[in-house]
Order: sequence, then structure tokens, then C-alpha cells
Amino acid sequence: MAVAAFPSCGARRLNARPWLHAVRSSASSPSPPRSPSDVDGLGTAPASTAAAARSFFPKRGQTLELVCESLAFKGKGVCKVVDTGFVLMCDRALPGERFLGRVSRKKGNYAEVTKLKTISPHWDLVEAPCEYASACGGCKTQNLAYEAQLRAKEQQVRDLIVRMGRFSDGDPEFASVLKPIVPCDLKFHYRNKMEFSFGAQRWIPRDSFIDDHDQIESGFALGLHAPGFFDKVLHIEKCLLQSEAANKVLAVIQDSWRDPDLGLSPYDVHTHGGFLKHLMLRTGRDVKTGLPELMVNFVTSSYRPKLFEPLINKISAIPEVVSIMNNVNSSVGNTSVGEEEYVLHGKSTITETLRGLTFQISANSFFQTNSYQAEVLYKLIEDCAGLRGDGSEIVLDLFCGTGTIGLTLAKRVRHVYGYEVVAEAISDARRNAELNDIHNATFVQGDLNKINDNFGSDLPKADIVILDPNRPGLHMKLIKYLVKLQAPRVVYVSCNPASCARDLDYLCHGVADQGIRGCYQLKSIQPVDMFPHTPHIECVCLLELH
Ligand SMILES: C[S@@+](CC[C@H](N)C(=O)[O-])C[C@H]1O[C@@H](n2cnc3c(N)ncnc32)[C@H](O)[C@@H]1O
Repeated sequence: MAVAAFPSCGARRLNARPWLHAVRSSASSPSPPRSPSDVDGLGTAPASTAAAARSFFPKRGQTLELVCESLAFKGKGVCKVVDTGFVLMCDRALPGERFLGRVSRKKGNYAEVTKLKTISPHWDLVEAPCEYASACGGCKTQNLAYEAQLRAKEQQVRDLIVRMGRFSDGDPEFASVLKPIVPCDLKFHYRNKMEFSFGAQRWIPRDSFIDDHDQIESGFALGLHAPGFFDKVLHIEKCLLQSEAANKVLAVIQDSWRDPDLGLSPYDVHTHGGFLKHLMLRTGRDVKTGLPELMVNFVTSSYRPKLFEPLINKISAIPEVVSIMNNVNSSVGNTSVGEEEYVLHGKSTITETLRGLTFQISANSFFQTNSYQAEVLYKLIEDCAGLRGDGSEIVLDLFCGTGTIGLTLAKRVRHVYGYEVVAEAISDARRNAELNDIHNATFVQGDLNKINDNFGSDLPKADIVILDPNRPGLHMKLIKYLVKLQAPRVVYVSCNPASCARDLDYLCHGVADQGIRGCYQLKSIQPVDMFPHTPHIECVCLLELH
């Protein structure tokens, strides 16, 4: 049967982490193991082929001298043990850095180390502009020169596409398929939304990696969750990723909220007492003036508007603040979405513009968090879609969120059909269509992991499919559907190069044990940096029918 002729798709080795397997390219040798659940690419992280590495396995608690070679999933450093070549992962190790590390975690043939002490620094050291950079989990690579961050991201995409996607690095065609990463012009202040937490335990990071014990102060804190803790908060006065206007608001709140006269207490995740849970700051751009519009959203455990009055008087005096909201969440969980929502001041939405369209964003709407770079991303998507411009094409926008991608294409096509699992996002998408006078877009709520064989049978055949899944990528049911659909063009937008590489492999090379024959050809992969100083990588990939 023809299936046997497919390249082997490998065993379903759940959580396999074959660090010691040699790196192999699909052109000349059997494929490396892949697993549909290995959405972070750990199963195929760079591995050492050295004989010494095969005979060496570190013990938990052991101290080793290591050299970091590259960055992988979550920006973790891929590090080799000096002398043996054995590979371990280390948080906050950067390429070129030589350091002492202690083995903190061992699982199968996979291990992680905690950095103890730098022996010699990494190659592209710069001074981190943010005073919290070494402690806060948000911007782990601020002290790596931006060009080096881009190189590391590009390399990560290349490695994953070759290993997990089984595309051949040696093939001259591959060089033209993988495009150089698009940098982000705005290196700071690019996030339009930040979510801070109120906490009863203030986390003071350790001064040195040698001291394993972080310090906890009983003082109240407002900031970001301490990395690895659910109950401790790193108190911060400003964040360089959010807008200047949002930092003005944060400063005013930090100045006042701990005043005992106000009677505002942080929610305590241990006792479930206290009032303030989260503070969300959202910045948009007013369409007419181009000036920032700010939403302040307090998430609290109960509704007590009187308590807020003195604080609201101060915040509302900041001209950019057009909306102060209160989401009330009485559950013991840590979620910031309220069971009830109240307007404390101004309006309930802010405005954002994207590629000439206007979007009304409420406190809980999903929206691209870097609006400036989203413009660049959406232009790349539009270029990949290659619209004829005669208004004849059908676009299927899968994982459409609030419909932004489909809506930016709608005026040049016959019809857009958007699918999304979150009901509120679908309501927002419909509202956004109306707001922009778009009448050829239909948005449907549904779970794309649970589609049946009839999915899409009531639609005209799609000319272009846009896929924009979240980190786990595409379910096998959707892969089957796409292969059956045979749309001339598929634009795959991904925030996780590992699951993207796996899905590109499925769509192009097939999945033998599922009887799926790949029918698409990979035309281009365009990495885009949406979030400087963080490990996140976005890719826009174009597939065409063979
Ligand atoms: C990366 S976002 C993309 C949103 C949108 N395309 C945009 O650019 O704003 C992924 C979206 O997929 C949705 N999603 C996740 N799992 C889904 C599923 N199984 N079925 C349908 N939608 C899903 C999420 O709710 C989210 O809105």
C-alpha cells in the first residue's frame, strides 16, 4: 500500500527526550523521534554525539562546568558539560557563557541545571536597561545584544524545522524557504497589555546564585509573579515593556494603594482573605487623535466600589485614562476574568486600530499584545495569502480569535469564515465586523480539536486557509481535514516553532500511521520577532498545494 512509501513519521514516544541521539536530517537518514505531545521540541533538542557523552550521566545535585551553545524552548540555554559534551538545559544561560551549574532535575535521559556562578560571560553582553531584568521572569534576554537575540531565535527555528519538520538543511531550496527574522523596531514599550498581581508576600530575589534561598518579606507587593512561585510577587515600580502612559498609572497606584487609611489589602492565596487580586493595564490608540487611550482594570475578590474612590480620583486625573473597570472574581483560583464586571470610571472599552480597521477592546477581549508589530505580522500574512484582488476568493480563518486577521482581508475577498472556540471572542469578532462595516464575514464558535468528517461540508471550497493556533498547534483531525480539503494556499501563523515544525511535516510529508499522505509544499517560513528580550518567536509559513 502507498502508505508504506511515506517517510516514517516516527513512534509516538510521549515525553521522549533523546538528548543523546545524533542530529539527523530527513534527506539522508531516518527521521528522529517525534511526538504529537512534544509541543516544545524538547524531544529533539540539540544533542551531543560524543562517545564521552554517551557514557556520562550527571547526578542530581552534582556541580558541573558548562558552556552554553545556543538557546532553545522558553529561551533556556542549551549547554554542554566541559570535557564530556553531555547536553543539559539551563535557565538564563546565554550563548558563549561558561559557568558552574548544579543539576536540579533529572528525568530519563534529560537534565536541567541551575546556574551557580558565571566563569566567563556570554559573547554578546550588554547592560540590561531594566533594574528588574535579572530577577523578573519576563525579559530573560535583556542583557543579550538584540542582534544576538535575533540570531538565536532564527537558529532555533532552523533547528526545529530541520529536526522536527524533517526539511533538509543541505538543500539549496531550503535556504530560500527560511527567511531572515523580521526584527521589531520598537524594542521597549511595545506591550499594549500588562497584568500585575497584588500579593501578601513580597519576593526578594537572591543576590547570588550560590545562595539557594530566596528571601521573602511580609510586605505587600504589586508586580509580577516571582518565577516558579504562585504566591510570591516581585514588587516593581515600572515595566519597560508597557507604554509610558501605563507606567504613569502604575506609579500613581504604587504611591497610594498601601496607604493604611484606604483599607485596601492584597488577596492572600493561602488564606483566601484580602481584596485586590490583579491589576491589568491596557493601552490602545485613539483613532482620531493617535494618542494613547488607557484602560485600568482591577480584579478583586468582591465588589466594594467605595473602597476604590480615593484611588480612582487620582488615576482618573491622568489624561490618557478613559476607562477604569472592576472585574470581580470570588473564586479561589488565580484567574483575572471576572464573574461580574463593573465600570468604575469612563467607558467600558478602549479603541485600537490595526491595518486601517478599528477595534473596540473590552477588559477580557483577546487582542494581539504588540499592536505595532501586529501590523507587520498581518501585512506578511496578507502577502502570503496572495489575494488576486478581484473579490472572488473564500478565506477560512481558523483559530480566528476576535476575527482580526480575517477582517483585515475581508474587503478584498468574497467571504471570510472564522472559527474559534471562545464564545466571547466570536461575539467580539461579529461586533468588530459591524464596527468596520464588513458584511462578508461569518464567525462560528466551535472546537477545532473536535471536528467530525462533516466539518466544512456546508461551506464553499476555501481558496486560502489561515491557521493561527495556540502553542499546541493542530490536532490530527484538523491535519486530516486540511489534507482532504486541498486548499491551494495555507498560511500557518504560529507562536510555537516546535509544534509548527511538526505540523508542517505532517502537512507536507504525511503521517504514515494515520494513513495521511502529505499534499502541501513548504514555500516560505518567515520568523517575526513580536516580543524582544523574551523567548517568544512567531512564524508565518506559506504552504501551497503540490
Ligand atoms: C494565537 S490566538 C490567534 C487569534 C487571532 N488569530 C489573532 O490574530 O488575534 C489562538 C486562538 O485559538 C483559539 N483556540 C484555541 N484552541 C482552539 C480550539 N481547539 N478550537 C478553536 N479555537 C481554539 C484561542 O481561543 C485563540 O483565540
